[in-house]
Amino acid sequence: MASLLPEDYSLDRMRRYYAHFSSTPMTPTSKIRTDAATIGTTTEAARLERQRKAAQVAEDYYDLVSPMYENGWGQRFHYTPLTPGLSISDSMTAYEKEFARITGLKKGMRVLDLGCGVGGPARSFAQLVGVEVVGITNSKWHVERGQALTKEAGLEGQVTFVQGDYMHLPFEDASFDAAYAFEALCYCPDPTVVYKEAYRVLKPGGLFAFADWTMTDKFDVTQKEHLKIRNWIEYGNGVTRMPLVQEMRDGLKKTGFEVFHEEDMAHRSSPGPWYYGPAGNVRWAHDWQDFWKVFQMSPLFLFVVGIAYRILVFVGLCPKEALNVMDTMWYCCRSVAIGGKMGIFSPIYMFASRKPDGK
Ligand SMILES: CC(C)=CCC[C@@H](C)[C@H]1CC[C@H]2C3=C(CC[C@]12C)[C@@]1(C)CC[C@H](O)C[C@@H]1CC3
Repeated sequence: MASLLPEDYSLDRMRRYYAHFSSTPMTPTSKIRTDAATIGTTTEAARLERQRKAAQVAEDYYDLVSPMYENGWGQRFHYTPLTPGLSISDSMTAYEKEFARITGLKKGMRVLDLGCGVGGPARSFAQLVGVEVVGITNSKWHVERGQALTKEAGLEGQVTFVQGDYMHLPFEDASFDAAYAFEALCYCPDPTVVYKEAYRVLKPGGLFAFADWTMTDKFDVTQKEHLKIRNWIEYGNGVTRMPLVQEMRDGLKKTGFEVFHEEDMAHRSSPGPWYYGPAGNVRWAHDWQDFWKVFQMSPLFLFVVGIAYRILVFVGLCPKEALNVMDTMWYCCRSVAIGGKMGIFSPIYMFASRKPDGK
């Protein structure tokens, strides 16, 4: 059967991802409301089961969404606080510069990117600061695409990729000057495991910083609505256990890192909130590129595309499983927009820390 789906969105990849969410059957978007109830009330037992397979869930998720992310958002798979007068892309650059400044990245440092995606931030730091970056990702697709984009950017040798698990880093002790992560550690059900690995591969005095997805201190597990949004976030984004800010603080301390900066970068966003994109609110779009990025995340766009897919499925031009991708994108956008507005969620909560000298 001829298919209008790009080759990368193979049926196998879709089936693999949705199988992890067994409470979420392969249903068409017309059942979004039914699914919302099921996903929102996923059981702790089901979450624990997924957490045991967290690396696989994340790999299957990224195999499914990565080409779409790159087409729709660009090479940097992260959110950003807005900077007045700048587009989303330029706000990202300003944010990455600020991240590098706060962290203390310096020219010539050997730096590790934990969960590097296709290497967007790695290439930015190589160009902005002059560091040498090694990126690690568990996705083969990310490594191959990352290498191609790095070659195009003329940064071969300065930015390299390794396929592997950031919970078991394939690097020697004390071999990096710094390690960082952008919206990637949330895929590990216990981020402390990654903190310990980062600590091991850092030289004494080495820097460790990340800006990541977290349920903020406002999140209250006793509130049903809060739990529902957290569960939606997990399903829509391939996360098996959203970490709490307090767990991050405790984990860094327990590992031995000295934290010198903690800040929810969401609070820096101006003139609009960071979540204006996933909210699909084009009001703060700076240019046509912003408009398109944001519009693709709007309920209207997802609804219209959902209808279009249904017609294509009906006439046999598209497999019916494609409708689930639309479901996932719906949760992906709505969950973080609502969580961000409620203040119970941030995707850009930053910590910067140091491994003590002499350790
Ligand atoms: C999931 C994590 C931890 C990080 C990725 C953050 C963002 C880069 C993505 C989150 C939601 C994504 C969506 C898109 C691009 C990448 C994100 C903003 C699309 C706009 C790509 C084009 C599709 O048609 C709609 C997508 C909606 C979600």
